[in-house]
Amino acid sequence: MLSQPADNYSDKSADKKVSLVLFHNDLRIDDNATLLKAATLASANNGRLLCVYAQDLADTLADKKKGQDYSFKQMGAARQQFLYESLADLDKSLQGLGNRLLFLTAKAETLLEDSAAESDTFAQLCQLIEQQAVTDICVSQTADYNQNQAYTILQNKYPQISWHVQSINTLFMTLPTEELPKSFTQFRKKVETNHDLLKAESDFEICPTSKVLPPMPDAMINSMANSDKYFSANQKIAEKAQQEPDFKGSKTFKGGETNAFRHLNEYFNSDAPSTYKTTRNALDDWTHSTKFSAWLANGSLSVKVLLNRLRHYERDVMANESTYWIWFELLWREYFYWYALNHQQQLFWFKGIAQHEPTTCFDKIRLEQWQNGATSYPIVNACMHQLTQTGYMSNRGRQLVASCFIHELGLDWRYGASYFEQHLIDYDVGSNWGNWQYLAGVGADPRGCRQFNLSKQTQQYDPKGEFIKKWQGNKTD
Ligand SMILES: Cc1cc2nc3c(=O)[nH]c(=O)nc-3n(C[C@H](O)[C@H](O)[C@H](O)COP(=O)(O)OP(=O)(O)OC[C@H]3O[C@@H](n4cnc5c(N)ncnc54)[C@H](O)[C@@H]3O)c2cc1C
Repeated sequence: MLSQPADNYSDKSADKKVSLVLFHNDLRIDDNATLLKAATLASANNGRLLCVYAQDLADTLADKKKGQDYSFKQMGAARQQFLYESLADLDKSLQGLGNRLLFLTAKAETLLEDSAAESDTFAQLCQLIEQQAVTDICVSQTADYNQNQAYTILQNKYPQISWHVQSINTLFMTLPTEELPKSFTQFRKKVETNHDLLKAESDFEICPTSKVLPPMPDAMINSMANSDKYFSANQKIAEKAQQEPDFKGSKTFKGGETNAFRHLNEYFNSDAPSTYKTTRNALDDWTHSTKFSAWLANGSLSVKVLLNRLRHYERDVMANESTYWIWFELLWREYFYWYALNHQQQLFWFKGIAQHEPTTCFDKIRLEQWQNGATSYPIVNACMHQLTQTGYMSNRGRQLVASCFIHELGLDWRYGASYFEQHLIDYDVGSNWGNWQYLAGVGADPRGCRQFNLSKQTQQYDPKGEFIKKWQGNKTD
């Protein structure tokens, strides 16, 4: 439980600030300029700080639902578990700094069995803002169109509140080229030849970490002492975060900044970075690719911190084609971040950024076969079982199942992208929808459309059928 802060904070000062950090894909303390900004604003005049995570904030907004009947609503179990672990870890860290995380969710009843029906997340957030007389809201820049819509609605509803947006999930403060190049290769070349930041031998600049945070408003501290709904939810999240999922892999993902750092240390203290390029296409081995995606996606890990570790490895251990390739792949992530920001709702259009709609369509039976891993392609089925059970699939696997979805099954690519969104623990709006558009031939691929030969790919990546055997059924043992 949070102890009363030693500082002489008072809720009574007339001009005190109540700043609210609205966490989204920035679930960390380290290199978090958004949290620092909110803390600085609040501490300037003995103000108060609210740290809030509002799950599915944009889901209840009419704009999101409009035209998105391909969406799968409920978050998959593995993704939800990873999120709980991340939130529990963040709450623990905030507690160590003198604050707490308030968790708002429309699904409170699934966390708190005895709770009455809840209003939606957006309404809960509005209630909190009004009750606590919030003066400033701090958010991290996001490429998520729907989340940005929610921010705009909030801004319009509360014009008296000051908004502060920090860029913390990308390497660059603004688009690093004059305009977004049409292909990744053009983007990479421009960035690599023009950007001073990347030519430098030095590290990426990291934002200082807060050592202590201003406290929550008194009313919140009191309600926490009485274990009200916010903090009962925290308790439940902490309990759920303790549950060990039953995965077939010997090693798996565990959410939260603490685990992100643990993985960062393990990875760069191993030989794996120096062989990455030769192993990255494997279907199913923990060390064959970096496995940073999930922590990067929800912001438990800063991409700058990760790249600094890569640079240290290159300076102190070795630099080769493999270490360069980790950077290369992270540039794909950058590209799709700016792609999503640039194309906004076009990211979700059937015709994507192309001129014509694809000829594929919705078909319930074929969609369910794909989802359930019951197609006539064993490699695809195995990958789909892996996804629904663990929330992860290798990059090669994603390419194969997406190619099958579009070309062999002739399905509307948005259902596939939405199913990935539901299940992937590393779901990232730009990387997911951008890659699906790319494979469907309606995105940033100058070649138009990519189809993989599934039997050749099976021969190449699972010649002994071990991967297929491991993931052939729904059993978890
Ligand atoms: C259809 C499809 C959907 C995808 N959806 C997502 C998604 O929602 N979230 C996500 O993070 N990645 C997505 N990817 C990209 C890629 O598959 C994953 O980033 C990668 O498999 C994650 O494992 P890793 O961290 O071990 O990757 P590594 O191979 O170790 O790569 C290092 C990092 O580079 C980035 N990266 C690698 N490949 C790509 C790529 N093609 N596009 C963008 N970034 C990349 C990731 O941040 C990754 O962590 C998708 C790819 C496809 C084909």
